[in-house]
Amino acid sequence: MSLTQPPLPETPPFLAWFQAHGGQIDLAAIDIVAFPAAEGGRGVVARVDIPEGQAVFAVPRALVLSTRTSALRARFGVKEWAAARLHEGWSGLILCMMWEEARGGASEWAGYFEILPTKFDTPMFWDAADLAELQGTAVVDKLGREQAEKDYAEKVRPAIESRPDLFDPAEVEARYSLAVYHLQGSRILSRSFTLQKDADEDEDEDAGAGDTSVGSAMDVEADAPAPAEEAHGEHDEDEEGSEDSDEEEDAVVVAMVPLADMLNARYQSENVKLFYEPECLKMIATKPIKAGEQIWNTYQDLPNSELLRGFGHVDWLPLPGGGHGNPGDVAEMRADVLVKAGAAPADVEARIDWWLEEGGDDVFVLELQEDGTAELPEDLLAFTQLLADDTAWARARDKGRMPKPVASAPALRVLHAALGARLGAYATTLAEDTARAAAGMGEMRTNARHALVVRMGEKRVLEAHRTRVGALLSALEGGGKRKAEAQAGGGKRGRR
Ligand SMILES: C[S@@+](CC[C@H](N)C(=O)[O-])C[C@H]1O[C@@H](n2cnc3c(N)ncnc32)[C@H](O)[C@@H]1O
Repeated sequence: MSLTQPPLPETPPFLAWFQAHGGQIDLAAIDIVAFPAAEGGRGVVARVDIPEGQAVFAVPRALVLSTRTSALRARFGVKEWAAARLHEGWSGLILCMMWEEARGGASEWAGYFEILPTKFDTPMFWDAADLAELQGTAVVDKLGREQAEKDYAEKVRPAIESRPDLFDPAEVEARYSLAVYHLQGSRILSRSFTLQKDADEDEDEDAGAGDTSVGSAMDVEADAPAPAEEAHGEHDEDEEGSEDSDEEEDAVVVAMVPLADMLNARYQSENVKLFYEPECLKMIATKPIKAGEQIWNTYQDLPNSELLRGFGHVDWLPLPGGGHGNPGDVAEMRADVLVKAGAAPADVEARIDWWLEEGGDDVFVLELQEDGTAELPEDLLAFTQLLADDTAWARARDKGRMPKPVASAPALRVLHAALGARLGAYATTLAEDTARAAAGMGEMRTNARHALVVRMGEKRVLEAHRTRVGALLSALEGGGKRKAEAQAGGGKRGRR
């Protein structure tokens, strides 16, 4: 990256706004520039060597945009806000963002809205043909479009129409439409942080429900040097109306943090973190950064399926076992695929109900070791034993304990068939996708390229697991029962 890179046209007005509102930034040390698309596009660069521990900028709390800092909730009425269920999920923050943006220059955040994206490459906005390229992937069932539309129709639109004094009826189509709701939701999904609420904040006004969305990708922790994490990632913008108001979720608020959200991320590249201080949020170097290097945040090293769903990009990096992709890729195996893969026992429903009651999950996450090989997750092995081995099921039920994660021959046969079924759910094979990628991805349309990369990552994980299961089965069938069971290894419970 050249140190003499010209500033982007939007940078000076944004930085002027940021500094005029108390934001601190050393412009001799960092700048906002355009990196190549594969490195995140617009991002933040170090202009000088930055030592570990140095703050690169600070964002005053008043500049953070949330349902707590926007005046809308108080103007709407705190009780009325809760009665309209705007305190649940992200719909309240989306409404605040629509309202603040509609206020134009009168909004505290006018300078911030100028730099927010107006277009997204996330599958939420793909047409049916592009979505078909994602067939078989974990992205398809997680778009959350229907739930977001339900929230808009049932909560947000009625709230807007109930207060013409706040939401100008002449502006509803331009400023408060479903399309604008999706746009603001996508901004939150790809740029928000999860912050802890101030200790002195009044919880009563929400009738105890609090802001319940957690898991936008970057969370912030209290008291430097504890890091703040990003908030995107895990949840759909709708948050299913989150009725869960347990203490942990009540303690956090999802918020937009100007400038902090201009940092890109790449698998295990982070060199700064956001730290929580009483008056401000500070972005602090967690390792020495050389002049000219990009300043990277973390989006939690998500797999490509989640990066694409939440952010609209994928990581394409050299892999330990050769080839390219995202070392953090995973593949999901649903319980119903395992059930269909074997000769399901007559009491299969009882077994599954028992598993769920015991706290087991109905989706298993497969991931690879650092060297690119597969270990079978313990929870997957235990569940498959429950299905495939009557003795293991009887013992588990009688003792009230999950079955041991044993790689028995019946369980391995079910797993092998299930992995085959999972691989068969894609429209193409890994070999075909690999050949397509090798032919050159530069000419491909962005969505098709992203879908190809997501499919390849999942299939790589599935194939490595199928190879592992096949090897264990061969060892068992060759008489090496003990050896195979010992070799199965049992990876830890997978991530979700
Ligand atoms: C939190 S913002 C980061 C700043 C953003 N580039 C901007 O122009 O404001 C997240 C967005 O940046 C882009 N991005 C971040 N990291 C990326 C990467 N490694 N490759 C490609 N795009 C990336 C994606 O568009 C993502 O939705």
